[in-house]
Amino acid sequence: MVQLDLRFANKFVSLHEVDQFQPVIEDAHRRLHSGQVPGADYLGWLHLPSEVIKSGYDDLTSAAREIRESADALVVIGIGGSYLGARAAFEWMKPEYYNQLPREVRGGPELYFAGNHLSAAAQKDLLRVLEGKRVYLNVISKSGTTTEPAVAFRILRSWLQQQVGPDEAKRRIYITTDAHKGALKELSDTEGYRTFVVPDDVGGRYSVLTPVGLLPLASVGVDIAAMLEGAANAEEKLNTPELSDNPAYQYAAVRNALYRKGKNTEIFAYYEPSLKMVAEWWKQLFGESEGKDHKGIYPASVGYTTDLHSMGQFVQEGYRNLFETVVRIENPVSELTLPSTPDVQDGLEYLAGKPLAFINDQARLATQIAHVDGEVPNLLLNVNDQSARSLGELFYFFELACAMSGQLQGVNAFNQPGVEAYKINMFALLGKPGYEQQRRDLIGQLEQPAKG
Ligand SMILES: O=P(O)(O)OC[C@H]1O[C@](O)(CO)[C@@H](O)[C@@H]1O
Repeated sequence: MVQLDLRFANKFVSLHEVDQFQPVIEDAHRRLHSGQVPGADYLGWLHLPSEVIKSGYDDLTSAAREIRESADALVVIGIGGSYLGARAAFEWMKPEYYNQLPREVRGGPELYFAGNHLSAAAQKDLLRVLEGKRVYLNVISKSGTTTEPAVAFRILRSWLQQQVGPDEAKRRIYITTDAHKGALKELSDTEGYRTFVVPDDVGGRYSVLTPVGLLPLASVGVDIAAMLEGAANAEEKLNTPELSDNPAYQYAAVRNALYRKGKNTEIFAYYEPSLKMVAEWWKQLFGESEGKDHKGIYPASVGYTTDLHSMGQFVQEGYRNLFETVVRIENPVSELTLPSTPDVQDGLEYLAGKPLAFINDQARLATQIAHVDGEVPNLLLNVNDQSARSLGELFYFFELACAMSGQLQGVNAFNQPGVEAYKINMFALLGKPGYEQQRRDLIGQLEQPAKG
């Protein structure tokens, strides 16, 4: 199970400050489990792992097998919660240069992500890479109306149809969307695309253990059964309101105790580059859940030791509103030892024979001590290894911690009304039918002479 080590936070938060959350957590736990919290329509993730295991997912496995056997490349089209979880797990599980490995080594298709931006350059680069390959598409959008994936799908679908004709293109498209509504659902029904469902009661950022994450991951050979088992284990172990037995609730309590002392920016720090997208997933989870009512802890991330040479100065000595949450892999995947080269004067011979993992972990320890000295509280989350099972545990751990943290902050942790503001302006500026008045207002606003 994920372990929370508070030795680098004790200086900043004392035990009684954490313990005072116990009665509130007990009540929030009861309300979470009885569906009496704001946003209660979106609590499907709470027992999702055990329920998915119980109900089975054979149809998903057989679709994944077909993609795995037939595709040279799978393009996952989605944004936010409809892509971050799959990408986080892909990068956690697979080698950094997975797409460049020979197919026999990969055992499945190359994997690309599209529809998570509106950049023509990036989209064109992708089309160039896909040229000549047998391409499958998995379009993922719970609402089925999100602009970025819709734009990418239109471009990739036309491209695929040109390559292989409309009938074969249709066979190579899988849609993951709402069971009943949305433009993507309607399109799937008219075109006859094969579809998977995002459950009604699971919001985007909590959806990695639904077909949203499971289909692409199974298609590249990630052991989704192990990931679900890990998550189900966390679901069971963390189903207790007792703070002393529940590291997810401890994490929620400590970050809120720090927030009340003015630490309003949390930096997710990792020492394995393969955790970069887990940090991005975590940022959406906490950012969209807590950042509302003009409150919230701002979630940021750094990849160390890389970023010690860019952000390290700020973390050590800059504005003191920070705390760090370090996610440490206790047993890293690879063994690599520094060779001995006594005749080369590079000043590194004292490290000869030392595993790189050891050097990296000493860097982690040194940094935590330094940052604590620099008045940055550090929380340490120990994860056993980089297996699918441990990732399943970690996903669930953060989901539960986030839901609890949202209760402690008194926000609805399951909606994201603020995201609409840019969408409305964008639709107005782009001239979407129905947005005529907003367009006139915006243009009027933009034509005002600048003040000052
Ligand atoms: O799956 P959809 O509906 O395309 O949404 C993608 C993402 O966009 C948001 O709705 C924000 O607009 C996120 O909450 C969500 O994860």
